[in-house]
Amino acid sequence: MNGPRILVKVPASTANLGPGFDALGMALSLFAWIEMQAASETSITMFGDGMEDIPTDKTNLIYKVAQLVFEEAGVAVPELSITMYSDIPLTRGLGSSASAIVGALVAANALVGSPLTNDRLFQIATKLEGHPDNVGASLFGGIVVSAWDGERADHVRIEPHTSLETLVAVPSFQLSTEKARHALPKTLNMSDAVFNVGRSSLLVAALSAGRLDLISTAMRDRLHQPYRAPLIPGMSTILEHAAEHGALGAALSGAGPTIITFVDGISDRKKELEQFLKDTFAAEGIEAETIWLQPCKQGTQWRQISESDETPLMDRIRNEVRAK
Ligand SMILES: Nc1ncnc2c1ncn2[C@@H]1O[C@H](COP(=O)(O)OP(=O)(O)O)[C@@H](O)[C@H]1O
Ligand SMILES: N[C@@H](CCOP(=O)(O)O)C(=O)O
Repeated sequence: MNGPRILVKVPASTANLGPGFDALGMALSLFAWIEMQAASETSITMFGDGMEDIPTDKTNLIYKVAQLVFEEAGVAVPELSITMYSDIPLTRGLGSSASAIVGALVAANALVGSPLTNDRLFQIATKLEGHPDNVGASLFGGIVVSAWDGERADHVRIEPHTSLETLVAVPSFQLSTEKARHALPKTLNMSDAVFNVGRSSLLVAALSAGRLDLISTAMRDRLHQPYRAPLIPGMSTILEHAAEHGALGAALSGAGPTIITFVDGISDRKKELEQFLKDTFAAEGIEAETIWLQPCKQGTQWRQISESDETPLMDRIRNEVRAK
């Protein structure tokens, strides 16, 4: 084969955290892996739940994003061998598209000797995704606060509090971010804008200062969740009552339909909260998988696979999971 083989591990992300629409994101301990190498002929293999519908020709997102990096770096790598395995559910509000974009950028950049800085990768990723929250979290890890003016994205990373855990409820239906963005109004009234500025600022300060007691009130939102609620039966009930079942706070994860609850790791009410989420969706006739996830402190990581290592990607992932 041709030159180095790169293996990238990208975390999932939850965006908005309630009030921080298009501004706040947190990386989660759920991952996608991408292997990339120059080849004599392009071959793309995608595996993982739902990945069979993703195109495996040169229209593939990973392939196209990689070519953007090569173009900017001034090198030609027209044929690629790409393999991707993902545990991140597709189109559920856990940043699968951001993980694909960020993973492709980091893999392609590493393949040609890392000519682009992480900041440059962040700028490209933000433009491709259309908002900086998911890509920032996947790239840098931890909690990422960002602002994008359509030209430049700036960010600050916050270390997640050591006892912060999350429980996500992932409904069995998909909801595309595009559809969920179409549900939003074009204008807002001043009092709702003021409400969100206050909550989002308070949330950032509370997360920075480790004030977990403020999270419940700080996670409230009037900017996007009320408009998206009709698309996700059960969501309003969960957001209103999760704190009564032991959650520190609750929000729609990204554009949904996944709901994320923040939980104190030492809470003895974890089972109760999990049951509440499942029961609330079940009452609406929706099956939902609950998953406990940690905030992921590491962003996207890559390493070069030795030329002689013939281990298939899936076995390599199993080994990584075992080594954790
Ligand atoms: N590995 C991938 N390769 C190509 N496209 C992908 C990949 N992962 C996700 N996507 C695209 O992103 C879409 C989901 O993005 P989106 O609606 O923003 O939801 P989310 O990012 O929350 O999962 C998928 O329907 C698919 O088109
Ligand atoms: N800020 C975006 C976040 C979309 O996240 P995703 O994980 O659903 O792609 C939005 O709320 O539209």
